[in-house]
Amino acid sequence: MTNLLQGVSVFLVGIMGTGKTTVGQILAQQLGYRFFDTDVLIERVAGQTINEIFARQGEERFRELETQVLAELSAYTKSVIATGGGIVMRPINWSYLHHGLIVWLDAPVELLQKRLAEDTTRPLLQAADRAEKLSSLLEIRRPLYQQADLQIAIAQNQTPQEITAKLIEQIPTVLKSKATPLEWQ
Ligand SMILES: Nc1ncnc2c1ncn2[C@@H]1O[C@H](COP(=O)(O)OP(=O)(O)O)[C@@H](O)[C@H]1O
Ligand SMILES: O=C(O)C1=C[C@@H](OP(=O)(O)O)[C@@H](O)[C@H](O)C1
Ligand SMILES: [Mg+2]
Repeated sequence: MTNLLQGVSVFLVGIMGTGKTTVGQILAQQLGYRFFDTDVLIERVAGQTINEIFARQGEERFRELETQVLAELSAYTKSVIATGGGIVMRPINWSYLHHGLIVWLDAPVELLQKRLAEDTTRPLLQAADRAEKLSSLLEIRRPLYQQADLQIAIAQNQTPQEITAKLIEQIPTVLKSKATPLEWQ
């Protein structure tokens, strides 16, 4: 399995609740890759939770930290990186994401809403109408997620293991252009 990607890292993108953090850990295990989550690293760098960063320093500061963490991770090979849903918003971040294979986990809003109904850790979702907030974020971000190398559509009741298996199955279809640079090393 390790040879499948020839060391190329995988960046998981997609809106909050699609399962980037959950699927990313399983994928890393199956590929024999390291696993990183940009949100976890941001919290470590800042010494604060995501909620605290948003409340005390604002979203813009969070986005700066996100870019900083992503820049450092982009230098690594053999890694699965679960990103935060908003990482696609800054054009500079794409220059880092393109160091690896970019996979969009795409799930319907109804599913996200169910999963995140009780969530308190995502500051952008602490709105009165979560479904409305998720829909409007998705509307803005969908054209950006569509720029990923691979789209994985997620259906109701699919387990993280099933989603990971589907992702691994799809990798060879998009691998060639991404894997070529490493073959030169
Ligand atoms: N395939 C799945 N089936 C059921 N629940 C899931 C699945 N994937 C993720 N979850 C749950 O949905 C919530 C959001 O998942 P998470 O991995 O944190 O998403 P993201 O990192 O994309 O925001 C978590 O509570 C997680 O346990
Ligand atoms: O969509 C967003 O802008 C955000 C998504 C979150 O990560 P997940 O996508 O892992 O929930 C986290 O980075 C932060 O709350 C902002
Ligand atoms: Mg996450």
